[in-house]
Amino acid sequence: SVASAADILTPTSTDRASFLAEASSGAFDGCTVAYRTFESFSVTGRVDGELLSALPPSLRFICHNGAGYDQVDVPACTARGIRVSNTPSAVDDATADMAMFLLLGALRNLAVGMASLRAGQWRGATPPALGHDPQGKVLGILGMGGIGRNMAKKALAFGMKIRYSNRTRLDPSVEKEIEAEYVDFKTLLAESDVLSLNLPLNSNTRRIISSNEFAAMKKGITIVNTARGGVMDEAALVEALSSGQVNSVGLDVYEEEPKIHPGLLENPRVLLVPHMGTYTVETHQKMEEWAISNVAMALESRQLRSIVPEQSDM
Ligand SMILES: O=C(O)C(=O)CO
Repeated sequence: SVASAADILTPTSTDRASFLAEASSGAFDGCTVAYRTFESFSVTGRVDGELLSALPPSLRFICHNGAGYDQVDVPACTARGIRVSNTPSAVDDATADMAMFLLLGALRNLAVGMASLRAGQWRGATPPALGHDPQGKVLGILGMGGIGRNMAKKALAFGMKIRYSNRTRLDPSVEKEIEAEYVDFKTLLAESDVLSLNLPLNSNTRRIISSNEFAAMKKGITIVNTARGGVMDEAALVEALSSGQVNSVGLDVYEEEPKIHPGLLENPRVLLVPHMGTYTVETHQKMEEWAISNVAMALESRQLRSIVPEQSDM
């Protein structure tokens, strides 16, 4: 086990300033591998050049527990010879399940019904508008990695027609298996009844959905985001919802978690979940085991099981 193979140091800091001071004091000297979680962002902030400079030069690996690693400045790590790993595939089922929940809930206007019931008003003074069925609707998947493919299979069982857009087209045999049709980004926006965001956040994808993209969508679209809040312009989304261009939305992620745009909070057509896409016993276990297997490989053989794609030639 990792515990018998290495000494484990646990930082005691509770904010970025004290973490930088703790690191600079030599508390982690000699450390070769760092294990981190999504939640540790609230202590250390972004793993960027400043943070890396405070960490000891012995550090060679950062093993992140999560699929999305936008909290880590990978180029800054590469420049210092630090390799980074994530936990792909472990999150696929739970995240795609959450996306389906948000898809169904947003289509059915469940947010407003559930809120009025809890307020003791059954369906409310003004009952929610009638919802829509997924059957026969076009689901556009933006970003066809493990989560997108997993979701495609689940959406097929709900009778949806799957289209997708991705940097690279899938192998025809995979396309056939999940009955997904490859289209360009513009077509995806124009022809989807439901759009699901399943792409990583990076400099190429930040606010990839903004005013121009909302305007290019089919009127009355439903949007689901289980990826990262930063891939969509929240202020522009609030406007697109009030104009009716976007009919409803289901969100698990936000631009500045845990802050939520007030225009989203007050809109009954917005179904909101506090980043719980992978929040299950089984998936947390899978993610931890995957992340720790990276730690173990780094210690034993100076390799990583799942190095991030940007560093695949490192
Ligand atoms: O794995 C991820 O990227 C998540 O957001 C879950 O914490």
